[in-house]
Amino acid sequence: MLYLIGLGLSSVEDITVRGLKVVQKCARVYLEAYTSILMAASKEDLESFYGREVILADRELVESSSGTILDGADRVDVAFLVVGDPFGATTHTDLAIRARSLGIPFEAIHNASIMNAVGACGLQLYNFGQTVSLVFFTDNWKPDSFYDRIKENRKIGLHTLVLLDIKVKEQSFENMARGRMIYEPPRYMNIETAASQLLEIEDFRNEKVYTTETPCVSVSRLGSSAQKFVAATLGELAEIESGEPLHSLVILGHRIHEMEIEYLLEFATSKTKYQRAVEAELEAAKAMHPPAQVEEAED
Ligand SMILES: C[S@@+](CC[C@H](N)C(=O)[O-])C[C@H]1O[C@@H](n2cnc3c(N)ncnc32)[C@H](O)[C@@H]1O
Repeated sequence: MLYLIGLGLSSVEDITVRGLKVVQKCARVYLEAYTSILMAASKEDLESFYGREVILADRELVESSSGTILDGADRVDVAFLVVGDPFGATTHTDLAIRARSLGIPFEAIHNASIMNAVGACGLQLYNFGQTVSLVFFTDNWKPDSFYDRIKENRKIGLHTLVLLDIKVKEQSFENMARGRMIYEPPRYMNIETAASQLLEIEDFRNEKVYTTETPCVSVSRLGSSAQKFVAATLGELAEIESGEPLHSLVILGHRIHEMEIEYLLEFATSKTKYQRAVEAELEAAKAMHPPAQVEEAED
């Protein structure tokens, strides 16, 4: 049996009781180590907590050599650990499909994910639209498909969760070209880079999907003891120091409820300024979609 087990967001102890019991009985235990990180625990911490060896699974192993992970999983139990929830990243559906095609039974043991714990900032999960991912730009590679998704969400007033790029075990172009297995230090996108990149694409596309004045909230190290939210405009977030990873950012939609605003104001850099930015957002939405006129019935 292949078990896809969510580890939760931060500490070794965030694994569920059922997840822990399964890990302890598995023949092999892999830790997916490239879509997210367990902020308050290393591989060694996990090994001593589980009393088991943990094998790091990088992108290459999971996406190109998944046969190694699935080897013998029709006869013995294999655990594949994912930070957050196993289905909180698009990647792992692929592993489940491959197991299914090989006739290997699999089971998911769920846990908290950024996709639902983000509700801790005060925004209702029901009011979120499509989630988007933002990758590190290079001088000549600035993919902007996220812009259209944000546009769709904002048109119908929904919030957008923006997940930020993580680069682990990446090779420089030079090392790759020379076939040298030398890897760059890990990089995690911070809020200031994310906000600047979002604004760079708005400058380029110029469809006024959002501006420096759009109200947002940054979500840093969610679920850890250093968790932090900052409610500010996108322009202000481009100037802050967000600190240690991990980070996500939410762009507010105009269907925001009063209670969401009240909760968010607690995290505002300036309550007055933030309130004004939200009001401007609501006014602009009203101007774009005026309430339908009710025609007077004639007798
Ligand atoms: C590809 S997603 C993987 C999600 C993970 N499987 C889960 O279910 O939470 C990774 C991205 O989610 C965001 N993220 C994950 N955990 C976070 C946390 N605790 N605080 C803030 N952002 C987080 C970061 O932007 C990170 O780069």
